Amino acid sequence: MARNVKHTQHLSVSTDLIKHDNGSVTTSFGFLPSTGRHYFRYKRTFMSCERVRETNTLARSGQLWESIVITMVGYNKHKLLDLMEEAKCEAIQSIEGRTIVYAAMGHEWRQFGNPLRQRPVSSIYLPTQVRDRVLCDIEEFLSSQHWYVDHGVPYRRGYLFYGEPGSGKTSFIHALAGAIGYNICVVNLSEKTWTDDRLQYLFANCPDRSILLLEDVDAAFIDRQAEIPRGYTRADAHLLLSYSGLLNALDGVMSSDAQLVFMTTNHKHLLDPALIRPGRVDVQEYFGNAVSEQIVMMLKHFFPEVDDETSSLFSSLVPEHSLSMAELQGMFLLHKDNLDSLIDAVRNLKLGKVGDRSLKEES
Ligand SMILES: Nc1ncnc2c1ncn2[C@@H]1O[C@H](COP(=O)(O)OP(=O)(O)OP(=O)(O)O)[C@@H](O)[C@H]1O
Repeated sequence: MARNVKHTQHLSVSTDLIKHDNGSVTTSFGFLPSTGRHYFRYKRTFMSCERVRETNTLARSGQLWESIVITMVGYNKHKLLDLMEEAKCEAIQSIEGRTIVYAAMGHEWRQFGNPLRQRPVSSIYLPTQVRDRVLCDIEEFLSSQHWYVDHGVPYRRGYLFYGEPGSGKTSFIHALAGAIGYNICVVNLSEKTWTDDRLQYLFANCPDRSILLLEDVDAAFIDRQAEIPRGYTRADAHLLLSYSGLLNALDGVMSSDAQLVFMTTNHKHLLDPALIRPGRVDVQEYFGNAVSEQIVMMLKHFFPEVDDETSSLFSSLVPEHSLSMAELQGMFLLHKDNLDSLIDAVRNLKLGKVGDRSLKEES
């Protein structure tokens, strides 16, 4: 008489590697029904998967520790190993060439949406000097771990990208992350519910190989005590994020890898000098409205066959600094199939003096 043998495999590596009953594998808990036990069939064998979330043990990433136990009934335990191997391959494939964006949820970093397809650095049209300066700096930093360790300097580098809206600050950071194989932890400081403790905890527990990105960092300087967020009373006001809390959190950013911190702002003049002093911000780059080099790069990207004469005619129609790259991209998208109509549209633009950012297309 056949005996039922129960094989159990404990997965402590990654709880992301789950095979569903429909045969698909997911890399995110978001797709799993919930914690608890789930049943499915794999290679004609019934299996169960029990997902357990610890309530008080935190993993390195700051997330609560989770474990998955997969159990099957039968003799052939290789099916379990096959399942895990297959799941692992699919999980790796699904994030290969992609950047995971994490957002703060309570005291955890949680994956935000699906991993993003990496954008090549070459698709961000920046003045060559700006692009090369940043790329060289990162390259030099990533290859200098020994120097930092030997000199007792925290292995961390801070960048401030400031300037006009829609000039490519965020896009460039995403492209850089892809180029060096990092993910991104995004912090939006305009959220009113930040507290000193929460920020400090999250900064000190970024997932490995991730860039910490503080978007619109000037938002840190709003008067938080003036408007107490829901769920807080005036007595709690001292818990809310303070300026010194932000500085402490930044100084406590830790990682076993090189830690890169990026900040963006459209209002650099609002930033306190202490925030951007060397050690917190080592490199500052200005991102302005489109200059002819960028205009020509974008033109050649959308219309690779364009000749030099047309390129210079085109760039002469758009005064430097009169349009943001985002506005320019919008025009290219409107006329992406027809160079002549793009040129006509640009000719008809009523572009004001440098600094007048109004964009009006004549009908
Ligand atoms: N230099 C650029 N090269 C290529 N695309 C760009 C560039 N600048 C902006 N874009 C495009 O414009 C859009 C907005 O860009 P992005 O969000 O990176 O700008 P930003 O400077 O971070 O803006 P903000 O300061 O408003 O957050 C994106 O779709 C991006 O592709």
